[in-house]
Amino acid sequence: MSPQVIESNNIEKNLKIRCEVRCRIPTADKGEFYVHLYTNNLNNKKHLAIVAGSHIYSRSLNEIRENDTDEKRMIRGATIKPNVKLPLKSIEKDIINNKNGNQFINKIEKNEINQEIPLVRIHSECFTSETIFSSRCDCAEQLERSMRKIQEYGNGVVIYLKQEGRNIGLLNKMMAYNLQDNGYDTVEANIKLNQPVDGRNYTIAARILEDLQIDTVRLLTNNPDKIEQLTSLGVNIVERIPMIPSIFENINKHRNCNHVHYLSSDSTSNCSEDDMNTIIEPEIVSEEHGKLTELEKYLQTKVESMNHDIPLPEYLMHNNTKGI
Ligand SMILES: Nc1nc2c(ncn2[C@@H]2O[C@H](COP(=O)(O)OP(=O)(O)OP(=O)(O)O)[C@@H](O)[C@H]2O)c(=O)[nH]1
Repeated sequence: MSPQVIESNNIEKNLKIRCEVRCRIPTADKGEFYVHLYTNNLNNKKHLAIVAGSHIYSRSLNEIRENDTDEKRMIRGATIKPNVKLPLKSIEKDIINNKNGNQFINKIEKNEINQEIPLVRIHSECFTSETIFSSRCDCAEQLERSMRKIQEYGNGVVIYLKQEGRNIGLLNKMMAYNLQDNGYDTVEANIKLNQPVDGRNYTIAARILEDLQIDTVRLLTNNPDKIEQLTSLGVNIVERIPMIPSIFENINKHRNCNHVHYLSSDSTSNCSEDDMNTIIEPEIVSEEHGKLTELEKYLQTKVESMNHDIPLPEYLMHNNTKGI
């Protein structure tokens, strides 16, 4: 048995988790979430579950504790009546209350969505992207987009794991970035530092899902390793929903004005209306754009060296440029 499998089996055997507190977090443009904070008996990391849908309940938060009182339960965000499980009907109420609810209700009525199967993302922490806006990777965008999708769906959770840098930690990740500035790609840099290419373990995520009484999911991911690990941990994944990076959805070039736009962020104010309406195919962009961005190289490496299932645009597929 490989050391990683042994480690994973040990974690699985010994791990105990508990939801300590749940609170409501409203957002400006992504609706309202219930954030659950989990402790575990193996380390001090505080993993989180960001839940959309007030029908999703944590078993460990709501069970009766020693010297429990109504006030203590209120403060930790537990139900006042212990172990109350709301009827599934409340899912529909959540969806109706949602901004885009009608769309989903229509689909549910047409049986296009089985709203009882939650939409789930297992997301790993990325301080550089999510807190200080690094454009080396697309982690912040993935977090934001998945929260939005799950909220629109009205039934689901983002499990936010404190596994910075694919679990090599921020210190090692910052050293990896220095190597990446000197020609290594994201995989080679980890190896050079004697770190695993991906040192993550999803046992805690599986346990959190279990605690939230979720056993079957539709999973938002491009990462086959997540699917494999979660499946072997007993999570029933009925569907993978791809996370397409917005730069691949939106790369357009205006033929007349010669501007390349990543439409999610660039201003288009210098282009005439005619320019705006004439779009060149993405492969032409790379030739004229010349240098790939760090994000493009990062995504290219994820596909080519980490088997991520991201539909790369043509211009990145047969490129000789070394990935950052
Ligand atoms: N070591 C290292 N980690 C990175 C780098 N860029 C981003 N990361 C980390 O990669 C992880 C991304 O994890 P996830 O959000 O779960 O996404 P994923 O594994 O790419 O898989 P998806 O589910 O397809 O999004 C985070 O922990 C980031 O901190 C890098 O260049 N080097």
